[in-house]
Amino acid sequence: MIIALGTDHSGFALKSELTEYMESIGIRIIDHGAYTPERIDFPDIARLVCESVRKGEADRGMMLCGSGLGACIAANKIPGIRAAVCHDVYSAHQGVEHDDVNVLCLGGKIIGPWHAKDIISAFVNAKFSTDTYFRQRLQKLDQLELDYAREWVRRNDVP
Ligand SMILES: O=C[C@H](O)[C@H](O)[C@H](O)COP(=O)(O)O
Repeated sequence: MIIALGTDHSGFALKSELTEYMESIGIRIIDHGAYTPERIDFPDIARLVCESVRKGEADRGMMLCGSGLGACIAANKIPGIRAAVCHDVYSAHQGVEHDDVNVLCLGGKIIGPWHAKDIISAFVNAKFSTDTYFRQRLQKLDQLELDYAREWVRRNDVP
């Protein structure tokens, strides 16, 4: 599996601790930074990570920030992205199985590397359900995205 990986300064230390593990379990990483612990805004990194997923360069994405929340909010602004903060193993696999989560978000100030490794393993090994119910529900998520994008275009008078 190819994972587009990114972090802001607050997730930088955790990212550095996770990359070797991820590669050891067969994950190929596309590293979108940050590459140093200098302050950097998570929306800028979320854009790079999520573009990688949208273009199909990466199978899924992984974003880190202090809490995981800012990264998750930013990622979910991008069409086609279903990001989730998962600080437990159950959410990490259930999110993929039921909701086709494609970007895992973790908080570098919340969890340590050992727990994060278990969560990553659950995330990458999970597959979206073949159950029609979940697929139909996903279509409703896509419809929400489309409806509100159309409304935005109307409201902002975009030709
Ligand atoms: O949701 C926001 C993220 O957790 C950021 O990583 C956080 O706000 C950064 O805070 P600080 O600059 O104090 O580490």
